[in-house]
Amino acid sequence: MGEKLSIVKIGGNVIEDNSQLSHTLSLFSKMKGNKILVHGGGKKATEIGNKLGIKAHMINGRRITDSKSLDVAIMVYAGLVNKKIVAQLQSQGTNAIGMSGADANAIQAHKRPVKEIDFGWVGDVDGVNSNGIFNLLQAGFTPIFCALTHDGKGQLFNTNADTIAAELAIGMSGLFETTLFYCFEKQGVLRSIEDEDSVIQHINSETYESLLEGGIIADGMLPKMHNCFHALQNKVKQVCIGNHTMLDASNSNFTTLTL
Ligand SMILES: Nc1ncnc2c1ncn2[C@@H]1O[C@H](COP(=O)(O)OP(=O)(O)O)[C@@H](O)[C@H]1O
Ligand SMILES: CC(=O)N[C@@H](CCC(=O)OP(=O)(O)O)C(=O)O
Repeated sequence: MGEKLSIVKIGGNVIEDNSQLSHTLSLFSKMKGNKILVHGGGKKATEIGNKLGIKAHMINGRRITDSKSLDVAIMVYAGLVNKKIVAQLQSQGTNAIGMSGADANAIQAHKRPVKEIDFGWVGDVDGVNSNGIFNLLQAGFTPIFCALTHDGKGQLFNTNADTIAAELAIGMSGLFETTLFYCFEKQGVLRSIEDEDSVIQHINSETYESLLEGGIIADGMLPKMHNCFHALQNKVKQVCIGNHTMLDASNSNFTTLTL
């Protein structure tokens, strides 16, 4: 298994900022070798939903996806956001192909069981069609995934984009030496959230525990780091967290995570 694969996830704040998005996509275009992009778009879904009179309903910062919000998610993630990214990448010479988890049966999921909270049409991932995705890569396509999965019986689900990136990385690790990049608006995991110069260069399972205990990792970084270690425990070679400049091979100022 000599071949390498890079999976890059871009978050909501990168998507909202046109200049950051186009810089990110041009750096992604220049990356060598097999690559896959995963994008979120939660903020855009909230904005478009508001315009349609479909208000986002959040509990503890997480979206509750009723039938109308699922329609908004499908329109915004698989349509507006995905196609704009695909078109920009095509203009930069990358043969991008837009994907949801239903396309090519790429990501299978089931509806999250109701416990304390009913998240609605949110999917928990069961598996990835790694051979199908491998065939797309071999044919010269660069898959661009939005945050949707399906159950194979006609039902689409909203699935967090960080989770999609981690599950794709895990699924593809049987075929490639896979590195997962989480791009967001900060330079990396910061020791002090206000100080962009406080990037923690390397985190492993031990230092992760102490960062958690010290409350250094909070808010959206909590599930992101959980996804990172879940990926590393399932054969993903390396995970990197940083801003878009991390995709430039000459930059090394970001956070690298290993077991
Ligand atoms: N130690 C930390 N270093 C960097 N960011 C942190 C840290 N702790 C909490 N965060 C917060 O985590 C957020 C990233 O999570 P999230 O908003 O879910 O990312 P994304 O934009 O990829 O969806 C950052 O915007 C930041 O406010
Ligand atoms: C179930 C769930 O959390 N779905 C996310 C999918 C979009 C996403 O992950 O977008 P960001 O990466 O921009 O946050 C949501 O609807 O907000």
